[in-house]
Amino acid sequence: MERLTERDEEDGAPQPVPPLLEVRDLTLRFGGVSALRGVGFEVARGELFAVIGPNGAGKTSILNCLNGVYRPQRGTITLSGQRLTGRSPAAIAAMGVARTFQNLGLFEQLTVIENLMLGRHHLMRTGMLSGMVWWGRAKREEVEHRAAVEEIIELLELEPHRHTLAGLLPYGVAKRVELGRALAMAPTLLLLDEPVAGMNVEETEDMARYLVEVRRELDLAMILVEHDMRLVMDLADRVLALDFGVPVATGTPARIQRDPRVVEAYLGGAV
Ligand SMILES: Nc1ncnc2c1ncn2[C@@H]1O[C@H](COP(=O)(O)OP(=O)(O)OP(=O)(O)O)[C@@H](O)[C@H]1O
Repeated sequence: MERLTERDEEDGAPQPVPPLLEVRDLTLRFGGVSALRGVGFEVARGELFAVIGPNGAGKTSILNCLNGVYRPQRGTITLSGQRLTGRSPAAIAAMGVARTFQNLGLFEQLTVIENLMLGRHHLMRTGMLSGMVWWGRAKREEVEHRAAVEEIIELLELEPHRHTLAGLLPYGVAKRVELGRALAMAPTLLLLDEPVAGMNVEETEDMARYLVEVRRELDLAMILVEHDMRLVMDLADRVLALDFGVPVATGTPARIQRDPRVVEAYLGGAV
């Protein structure tokens, strides 16, 4: 990717916009198993980028490298020019990377609002103790966080469920609350790990609609890992196809669907 030079700035020449996320030569091994080999891609601001591939292709491993849970043996990941590789998951979350999980990760004994407020946790400046001392500031902060959470409730149409315990929610709604909790972190990059896994057709269509709304209303990029090819092809701007940890092709959904290597490897002419 071209970089701005001082001369460009002086000349006032049109400047290329650097990507939000740059992944270079990612290599991850578990003992003798190569989960990722030389994976590289870029994601632009506001882009919805999908990663596809058969079971074990390395899709979740990419997300785990991006959020710092796995440490790749080789390669670099940068977000807005800042290196993510080598940082802890908490530090990466604080830099604006949020994630939803394949299996629900909600606190079942807490209400929907409480789960969403937890998403704001790393943005809260006032701790418990200082909160007692600086009561006014803590109160103001809480009001701000509640307002941010209310916006998410409205966006994802969670009003009827706000005081329901997460453990009592229907599956499709619980997945939406999980999306909401990730959004509550005000991320610049949202990682979606199989957001429609286990959903019926109606729940899948609902989730697709909410993802479209999120894109329209919020300024963030998304990386979508998903087996549902229709969802991927309908929503993604670009798609990376992986096979055995190796990138096979990257391109628009239309191009990926026509790519003979991709069709051969995973789509089997199904789309
Ligand atoms: N923590 C781990 N320990 C050992 N091996 C792992 C670990 N995580 C992933 N792997 C291996 O790395 C490879 C890629 O796994 P990964 O879960 O990233 O694939 P995936 O494309 O997400 O698969 P699925 O579609 O089934 O979720 C697999 O061979 C897997 O067994």
